[in-house]
Amino acid sequence: MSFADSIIALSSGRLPAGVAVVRLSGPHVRFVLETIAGAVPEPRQAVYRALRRRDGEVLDKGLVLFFPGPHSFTGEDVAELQVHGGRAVVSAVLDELTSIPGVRAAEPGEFTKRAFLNGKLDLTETEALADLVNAETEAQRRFAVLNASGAQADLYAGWRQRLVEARAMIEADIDFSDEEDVPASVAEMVWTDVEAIRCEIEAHIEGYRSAEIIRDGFDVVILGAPNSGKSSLFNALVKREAAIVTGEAGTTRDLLEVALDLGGIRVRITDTAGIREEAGTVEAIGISRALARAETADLLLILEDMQTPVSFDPGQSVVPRLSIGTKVDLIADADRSSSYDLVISVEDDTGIQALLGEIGRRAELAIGTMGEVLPSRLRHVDLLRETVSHLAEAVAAGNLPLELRSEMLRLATRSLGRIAGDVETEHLLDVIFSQFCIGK
Ligand SMILES: Nc1nc2c(c(=O)[nH]1)N(C=O)[C@@H](CNc1ccc(C(=O)N[C@@H](CCC(=O)O)C(=O)O)cc1)CN2
Repeated sequence: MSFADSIIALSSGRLPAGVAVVRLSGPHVRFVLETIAGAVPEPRQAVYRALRRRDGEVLDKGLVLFFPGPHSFTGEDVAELQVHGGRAVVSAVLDELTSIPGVRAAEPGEFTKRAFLNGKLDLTETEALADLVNAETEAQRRFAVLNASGAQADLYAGWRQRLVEARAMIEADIDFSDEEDVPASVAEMVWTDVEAIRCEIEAHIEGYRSAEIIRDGFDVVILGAPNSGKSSLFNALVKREAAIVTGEAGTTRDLLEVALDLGGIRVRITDTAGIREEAGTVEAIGISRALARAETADLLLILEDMQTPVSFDPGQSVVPRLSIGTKVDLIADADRSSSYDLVISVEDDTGIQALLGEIGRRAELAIGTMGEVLPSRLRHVDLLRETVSHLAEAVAAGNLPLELRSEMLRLATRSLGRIAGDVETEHLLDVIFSQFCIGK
């Protein structure tokens, strides 16, 4: 695949910066380097050059790198200009480059899109690169690196290979059935393996919840009767944890939410105290709204003031919970033994570290085995479900002609292949790549 245009972008971060990396890809790269840097450097060797406008004016002096296609990130000729990271420097360099006919500014994700279309990466790897660029926590980074290195691609390629082999056996069975070349026991083995693949994919789909937790965070909701100490705990947790990922948000629904980085895992803590705490019907409405929010949580912290215990009923929800006695500093030592999972005092800092540790432990448990390959997008889950349903259909269709069952397997393989980006339409690719940053 080749592209008529060459593309350029500032691939490094916000200006001003110490150094800025301007990346170029496409058929004009050699010409551009000759024009701006005087010559094309040896492949993959950084050289220090003056970068000149065509009228001879020196724009900056910087490092120039050349990666001849196809052995480059995009598979095309690629170059990098590593210049001083001043706004005027970068804009002068970009202006000079785009004044060259055939050279234009890249769209978001366009370098990666070219890498995909040139077969350097499959679609799961490009999605993982986007995740890597957006990774804020250690768990997100680890997960993205795994898939960017092809772990997800390899898993699906393995299933596809087995399905292709299964179909080959079935086709052989169809072609040579008169000659009885394919023993019945072999045909049985084929369907046993197809069923095994179906089960493996089903188990893999289950892992999507873990991927969601890694990406969106482990969702903790603080509940309790009015004045049970919800806001105090929320503030203590937020203050304690130095690495706050996002600020307070979501106040529109009377909920305060903050995302923490707890031992490398994103954890979202929501305080429901903003929901109006007044006596009577308003309070009842507030509590029912808090409970509705709690339904989708991963962990509930149910608070009770140990001085004046008002039990809070979190209803029939199956969400795991910790019952927490608050304001323990006001309780005489003799009366402190309790039926709570944890007792805390924000006042004298009792139990807060223990609570954070317990939340972190539960978040780790929810993510499951680190290093496991998970589906990272709903797009993947949808196509995996499609695959499973074609496979189930094929396995169940024992009374149908083999030609039809083989066709069902072909459809399953096609659904699986679409995850890697086979047969995707230009439109879908545009949607996927538009979510990337410019210069990626
Ligand atoms: N300066 C710089 N740093 C960077 C990038 C970049 O483009 N420029 N990357 C950009 O995202 C990442 C590195 N990704 C890269 C991926 C492939 C190739 C590459 O040249 N691949 C060739 C040769 C492989 C080899 O020698 O083993 C190939 O695939 O054929 C380069 C960078 C992170 N760091």
